[in-house]
Amino acid sequence: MNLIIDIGNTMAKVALFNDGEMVEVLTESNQSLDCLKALCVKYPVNQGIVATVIDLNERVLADLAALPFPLLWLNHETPLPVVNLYETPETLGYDRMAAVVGANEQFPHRNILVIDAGTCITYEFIDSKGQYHGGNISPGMQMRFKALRQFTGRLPLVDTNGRKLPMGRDTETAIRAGVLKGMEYEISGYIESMKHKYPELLVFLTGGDEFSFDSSVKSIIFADRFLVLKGLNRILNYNNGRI
Ligand SMILES: Nc1ncnc2c1ncn2[C@@H]1O[C@H](COP(=O)(O)OP(=O)(O)O)[C@@H](O)[C@H]1O
Ligand SMILES: CC(C)(COP(=O)(O)O)[C@@H](O)C(=O)NCCC(=O)O
Ligand SMILES: [K+]
Repeated sequence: MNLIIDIGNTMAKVALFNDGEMVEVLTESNQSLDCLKALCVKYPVNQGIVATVIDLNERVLADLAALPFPLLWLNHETPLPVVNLYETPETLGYDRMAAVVGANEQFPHRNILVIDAGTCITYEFIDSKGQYHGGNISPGMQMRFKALRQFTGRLPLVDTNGRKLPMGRDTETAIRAGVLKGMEYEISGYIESMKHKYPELLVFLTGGDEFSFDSSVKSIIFADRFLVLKGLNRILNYNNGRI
């Protein structure tokens, strides 16, 4: 079985895959990977992959080093089943690459926009020939809420829970609608503009943040919370025998 570890800026995601099937997934702090030991007792793991977009602390590094099977550390030199046209592959986030690999596995001959709503929102384009062209990075939901408080004198910290109006009627609803509608319009704007160029475009949405869309956009989106983990599993299998 494969152990898959995706360490993001907010959360670490850990999953077990058996022959392409995800059998268990856990979300935990990116400062401690306490679930590892128990998972390795529970499942017969043969190999693992780790992708991180942060510098890991000593404790996490020690836990990973203690794993009793080969571990592939995803980096810009890792062979991939897609072509990477990013001009600076050495600075590309590994979670972004993995999400693209996961989407391309499901639809190898299609043009795909992959949207990952986590700490940041990332937008990736991979074409029907399996070439990754790059994409964009914008602030994620929590970052937007926190930035409004941090960079103003009067705005409170608001979150998604509470009254949702199309247009705010007080400070709290104005901030909530501003953040949520802003993300919704940003995402639907990308989809609409890319669909002009690629009418058959497929759209994947992944990441920890869930939010609502108007139904016309929603109908064409594949929501797959585990796209990065699936992509990492594919990369690990692609590199089978090389670690
Ligand atoms: N169980 C959960 N624990 C923590 N965050 C969660 C959970 N469910 C949803 N979220 C949301 O998911 C976001 C993290 O998404 P994720 O894709 O894991 O980010 P990253 O990959 O950047 O660490 C958090 O900011 C939070 O809003
Ligand atoms: C863009 C990101 C911060 C997104 O991280 P996440 O929201 O998944 O935690 C991460 O992929 C990253 O650090 N990228 C490096 C820069 C780049 O991809 O070009
Ligand atoms: K992201």
